[in-house]
Amino acid sequence: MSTGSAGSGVGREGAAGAGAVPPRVLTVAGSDSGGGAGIQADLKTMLALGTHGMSVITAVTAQNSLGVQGAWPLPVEAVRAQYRSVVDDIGVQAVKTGMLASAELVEAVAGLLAGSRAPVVVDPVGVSKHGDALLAASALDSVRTKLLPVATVATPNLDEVTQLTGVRAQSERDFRRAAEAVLAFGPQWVVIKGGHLAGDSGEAVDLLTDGSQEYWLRAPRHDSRHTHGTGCTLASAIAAQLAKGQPVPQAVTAAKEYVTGAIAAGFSLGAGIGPVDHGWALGRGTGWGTDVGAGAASDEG
Ligand SMILES: Nc1ncnc2c1ncn2[C@@H]1O[C@H](COP(=O)(O)OP(=O)(O)OP(=O)(O)O)[C@@H](O)[C@H]1O
Ligand SMILES: Cc1ncc(CO)c(N)n1
Repeated sequence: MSTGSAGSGVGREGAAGAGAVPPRVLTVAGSDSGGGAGIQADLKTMLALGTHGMSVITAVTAQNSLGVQGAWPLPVEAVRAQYRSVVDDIGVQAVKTGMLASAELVEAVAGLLAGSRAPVVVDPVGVSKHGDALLAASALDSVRTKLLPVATVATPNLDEVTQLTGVRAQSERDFRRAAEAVLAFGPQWVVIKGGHLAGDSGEAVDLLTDGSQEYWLRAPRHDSRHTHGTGCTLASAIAAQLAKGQPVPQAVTAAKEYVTGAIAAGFSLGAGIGPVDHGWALGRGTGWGTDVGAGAASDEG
């Protein structure tokens, strides 16, 4: 087994010049009305990383900094039609999946992606940061047997690893075992995300592996409350970098750098968990990370 670190390259390098066709990335995910996670986080990430983002919406959620107030999956037919519209005309160079809500939608999306030549990043979203279910328990088996096998890269967090495999990782020492358990379902690569690991190392550690190569991705852990959308942001950043032609280790390393910067610049909105700042790498610096205080969202009544 080889270990190492891949070179990075976050930012807009590789973006198309005037008149050229930009790298095109598709997110297949749920809408977050609060703008911090889901489709909205994905499209902002794709723009920030110099790609053209497109969307297949699988479900609409009513969501804000306090939690998910409601969720409405779309009919399978509407999901299939969005996918065909985008792929048959515009074309995609990478795909990311997020919230898929039901077994029916997981199976339909997996069926569409089975025929994809573009790399596929699967974020097997289970619950929101507040613990609200975004995937029916009855869909887990379809994720294991239909969706994970078509993934180029799967990006489960530690709770999703437990749900999918039964492995309960309690420290970095367990990450390799967790990765092997996920890889057994068929993705080419897996990123075990350590964001939820309580520890005093001061680091947020992820493991990227295909079962033979192994990359430990370490970044400073930011003591920020405003982490809404971290998982969506990492997965869509990986997809954006893959669409620009980077190999998986470089794509994931650059995506980790991008999400770390976005968390460092996260800001307060509403009375709960605020979003990460997707615009941090655009060069102008939003400066929203300086706490604007809870209640800012009440401006419009
Ligand atoms: N406080 C933090 N500081 C720095 N990096 C973090 C922090 N929290 C999470 N990360 C990193 O953010 C990325 C997403 O990991 P995380 O475990 O939060 O995903 P997630 O639980 O799927 O997110 P979400 O709740 O949005 O679904 C990983 O690279 C992780 O290491
Ligand atoms: C729509 C949506 N997708 C994913 C997440 C992940 O947290 C979320 N909160 N909302």
